[in-house]
Amino acid sequence: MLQVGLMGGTFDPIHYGHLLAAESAREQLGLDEVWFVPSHHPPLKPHAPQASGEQRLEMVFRAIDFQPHFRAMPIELEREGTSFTIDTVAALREQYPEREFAVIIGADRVNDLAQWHRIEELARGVSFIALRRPGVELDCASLPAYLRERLRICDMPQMGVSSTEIRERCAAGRSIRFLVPDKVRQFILRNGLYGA
Ligand SMILES: Nc1ncnc2c1ncn2[C@@H]1O[C@H](COP(=O)(O)OP(=O)(O)OP(=O)(O)O)[C@@H](O)[C@H]1O
Ligand SMILES: O=C(O)c1ccc[n+]([C@@H]2O[C@H](COP(=O)([O-])O)[C@@H](O)[C@H]2O)c1
Repeated sequence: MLQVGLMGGTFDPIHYGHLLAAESAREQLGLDEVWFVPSHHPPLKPHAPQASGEQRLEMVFRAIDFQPHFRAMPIELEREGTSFTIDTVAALREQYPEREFAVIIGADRVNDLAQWHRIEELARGVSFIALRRPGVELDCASLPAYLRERLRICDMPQMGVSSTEIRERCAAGRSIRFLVPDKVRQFILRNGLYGA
């Protein structure tokens, strides 16, 4: 079975924290590939994405560029509605029966994992790979046992960058160089995203 990590996110915009998380998981857990899955409507975010789905997908394409192990998967943008991971995994397992999926998440998402839609069912079909994030406590002890058993923690050089910070920097006319790949930065500037 080929091992695939699913790196879901709002990617508004994608940044080096996402890319380093994906690469760290791929390398340490021996994944064959990581698929980047931009959400249409992220279930637990308090606000809708600022950039359109099309723009966020284009930034993902530009960020992963020609990396041989990375792939963009617009399945949630095509499905529309709320982007529940259980629906994505069900569709992907049907479409790719010869692959085994692991869901890659940062510490903030680990802490609300028990609240995800149909989480017990989701946990029967996938494992989870967790990455620490500066400023966010990774609280695995308070997860139910069935989730703790399915979750592996992976190390990564800690990066405090967030999409919120990138958007705020754009709005303030500040530099986002070296926080996002240059092709993403150029796309943001050319399209005046986030007030840039
Ligand atoms: N710097 C980072 N280090 C580790 N994981 C990260 C980092 N940034 C994001 N992630 C993880 O990547 C996934 C997608 O994140 P998302 O697209 O919401 O980015 P974000 O930076 O958290 O966005 P926002 O600031 O808009 O909330 C989540 O699982 C999140 O925890
Ligand atoms: O399925 C759920 O209930 C669920 C709840 C919260 C987050 N997710 C997924 O987790 C990924 C990261 O979410 P976010 O909000 O940090 O961009 C993204 O793929 C979301 O669809 C999924």
